[in-house]
Amino acid sequence: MRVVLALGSNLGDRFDTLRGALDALFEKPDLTFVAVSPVYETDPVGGPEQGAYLNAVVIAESALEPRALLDRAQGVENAFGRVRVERWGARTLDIDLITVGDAVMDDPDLTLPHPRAHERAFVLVPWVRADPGAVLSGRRVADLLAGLDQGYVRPRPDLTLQRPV
Ligand SMILES: Nc1ncnc2c1ncn2[C@@H]1O[C@H](COP(=O)(O)OP(=O)(O)OP(=O)(O)O)[C@@H](O)[C@H]1O
Ligand SMILES: Nc1nc2c(c(=O)[nH]1)N=C(CO)CN2
Repeated sequence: MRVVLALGSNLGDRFDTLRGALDALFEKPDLTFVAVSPVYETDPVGGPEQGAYLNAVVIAESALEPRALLDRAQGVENAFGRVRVERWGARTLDIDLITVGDAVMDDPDLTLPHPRAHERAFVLVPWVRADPGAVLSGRRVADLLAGLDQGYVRPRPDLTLQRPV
């Protein structure tokens, strides 16, 4: 199944964190790297006043169940010392599952597709760069983006994530 993950960091050495998280996600062979987006610097959306984020999207192939993928993502978040202070507050690393194949679920600890992805240019802009044909709940991501403000999502061509080794 195709898996789309969104990475964000707005505390500490943000790029170093994204780089380390990407490597850690693919440490085991049950997740196969497909593509990674460019890195974007984005103004924070929602939550308290906080610093700008670096955001990127990673695409993978995996046979893991959605819940196992969430465990993997949360394990990597914890390994990078994420401190959860308040909802939507600053964090060293946030990894969201955006889609897992065609899975649709609405459990308290896992909602798929991610319930806010469709309105988040900081997810959709990198996603469409990693996969120009991307589709979210039957709608082309490129079309979803046409209705969103993207001005706060700025490319950082000086920061490039490499395919994990
Ligand atoms: N698709 C999903 N991806 C990641 N976490 C999810 C998803 N659906 C539900 N969750 C749950 O959301 C909980 C809170 O996540 P988190 O604290 O990262 O929220 P947030 O990043 O502040 O906000 P947002 O959910 O809007 O991105 C996680 O513990 C997880 O169980
Ligand atoms: N720009 C930006 N804003 C956010 C982000 C994020 O990754 N980037 N993540 C949030 C909670 O997941 C809330 N707000």
